[in-house]
Amino acid sequence: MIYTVTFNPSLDYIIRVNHFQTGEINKTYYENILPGGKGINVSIVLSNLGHDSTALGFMAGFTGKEIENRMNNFGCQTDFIQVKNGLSRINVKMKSDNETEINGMGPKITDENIQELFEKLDKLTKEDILVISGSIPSTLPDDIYERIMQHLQDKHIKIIVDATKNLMMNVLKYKPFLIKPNNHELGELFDVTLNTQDEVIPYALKLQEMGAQNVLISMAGQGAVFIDEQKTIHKSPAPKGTVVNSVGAGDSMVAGFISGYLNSDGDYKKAFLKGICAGSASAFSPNLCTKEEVEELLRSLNQ
Ligand SMILES: Nc1ncnc2c1ncn2[C@@H]1O[C@H](COP(=O)(O)OP(=O)(O)OP(=O)(O)O)[C@@H](O)[C@H]1O
Ligand SMILES: O=P(O)(O)OC[C@@]1(O)O[C@H](CO)[C@@H](O)[C@@H]1O
Repeated sequence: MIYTVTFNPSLDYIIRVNHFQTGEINKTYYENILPGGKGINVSIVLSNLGHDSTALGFMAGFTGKEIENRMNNFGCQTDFIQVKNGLSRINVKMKSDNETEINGMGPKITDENIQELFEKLDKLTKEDILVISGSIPSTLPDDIYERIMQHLQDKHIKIIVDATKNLMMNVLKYKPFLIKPNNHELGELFDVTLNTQDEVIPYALKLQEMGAQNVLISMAGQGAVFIDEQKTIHKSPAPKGTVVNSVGAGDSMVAGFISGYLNSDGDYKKAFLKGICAGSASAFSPNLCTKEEVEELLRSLNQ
């Protein structure tokens, strides 16, 4: 089974506004509400691609209920922990002349809630894949990813981490199966600006030296670079298309990678290409990608 963990799920309120102006009343001309949060997006895309997964994480209040309802309507299995205080967040994603995001805070997660999560994670075995991704509410200590990895380290579970800064750096010593920062996040870790695929490679190799088994660096419209456990470097441009909504492109890439890996019995090239196509298919769609959209892009990349 594949499990995803989202510490701070959201309802993503996706809106478009003509020439947004601060300090004025602005009206939307397009609105969409989607369940969001990085692990949740991974679970939805996995389901679209034909893989079962269980989404774990913390939910609170009416927004939490709605996230769970919407996920179940997408055919996703959920096993969330109900948190008493606060609300699951609403994240505003506004497309106007620029793209602006306002992400909410999220509820207060207690030590007992964390204990419940560990009890659920204790049931995982070496046959399972675990995806831990996204930010954590400010009430949680920033060693929580590390604690999970440490707790599970002898179980040989394939763990995928998609997070930024310390959350990611501190787990490298536990040898995650895959990490997926984007080129900007990778640059931030080493205090450099990384614009091209060739500039990204030495820094991706550093993360591998620090412990990550496989390193996938997404570069939005510029495609991605992937260094597999044999140190083979894979590079690919992104498929061409019109970007409609890039929220969740990175999460779709993680789901596409897992799907390609499982369907090919561990062929990293196939996993990488399916990851890229899933990311781009989501960027080219108002919702997260469907299987048909991903397959169409895979055919275009192979031509
Ligand atoms: N503008 C685009 N054109 C084509 N493909 C795109 C575009 N944006 C994203 N993608 C595809 O999605 C993948 C992941 O995108 P990106 O690098 O933006 O991830 P991310 O920063 O983690 O995204 P997010 O946080 O929004 O989920 C890219 O490697 C690419 O394959
Ligand atoms: O606060 P985080 O976890 O960094 O980001 C949360 C978020 O922006 O990421 C997803 C897209 O990747 C959205 O569904 C969600 O709103």
